[in-house]
Amino acid sequence: MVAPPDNDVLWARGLHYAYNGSPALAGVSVGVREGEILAVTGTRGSGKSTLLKCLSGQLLPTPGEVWFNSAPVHTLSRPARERLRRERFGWIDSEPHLVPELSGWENAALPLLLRGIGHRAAKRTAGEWLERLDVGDCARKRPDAMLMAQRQRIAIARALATEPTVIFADEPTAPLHNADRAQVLRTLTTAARSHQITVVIATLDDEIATLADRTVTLADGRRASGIPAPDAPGGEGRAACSVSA
Ligand SMILES: Nc1ncnc2c1ncn2[C@@H]1O[C@H](COP(=O)(O)OP(=O)(O)OP(=O)(O)O)[C@@H](O)[C@H]1O
Repeated sequence: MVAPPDNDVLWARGLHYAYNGSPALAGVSVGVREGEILAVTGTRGSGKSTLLKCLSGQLLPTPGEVWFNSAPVHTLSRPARERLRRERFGWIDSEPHLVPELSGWENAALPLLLRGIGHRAAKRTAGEWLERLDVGDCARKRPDAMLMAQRQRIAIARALATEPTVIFADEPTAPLHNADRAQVLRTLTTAARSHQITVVIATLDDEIATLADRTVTLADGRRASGIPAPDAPGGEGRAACSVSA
């Protein structure tokens, strides 16, 4: 097992994953640098979500390696991977999944409160993120009184509030109207950059090309372009995945 280069916060080699024998990833290798915004694109079913789930430790590649800050995620126990996700990673889904009984600020503050941060400090931090994401006026509203774009911004605030090392965003603009999509993407990437948060974002939005540092395209569970490297049989290898597009 060869440890990844120091300047990659996330590094994956030869990822394979199959659902009930049906392959979703077929040898994907990728490196993500600290503070980088990496877009993962590809047609529906190309493996974007599965790649994000493997990189974030939700799914275990079989076979394949995932390293986070030079620690092997693929050999961690399930509780250790859950702790890693809770403490170092953030996740933004294509649906906001807010708690309907809680207000905007309470939803955004939830991960802080779960970490034991005091009520007042959590409320202040959540409120600051809501302001940054232009949903300060939703702080006291319940999700059912918000527009979908506002709910999704609250979900983004919730992911950013803990200032995780890496945020994974799986088609975060999917539920939004065209007019809101680019703006939400811009808000997310600007906020992440201002706090040096690394972002891995799966999206079908063309707008991401202008906002991300680099784009990796998947097709049928593989990198759509790349130079095979000798150390990654079946994958694209380190050389290809670190070259900026
Ligand atoms: N839970 C699951 N059970 C069975 N097959 C699955 C499951 N999740 C994904 N797949 C299949 O794995 C392949 C890759 O799916 P994945 O969701 O990773 O791709 P995607 O590029 O994110 O697609 P989409 O844009 O539609 O979300 C597809 O063929 C999909 O049907």
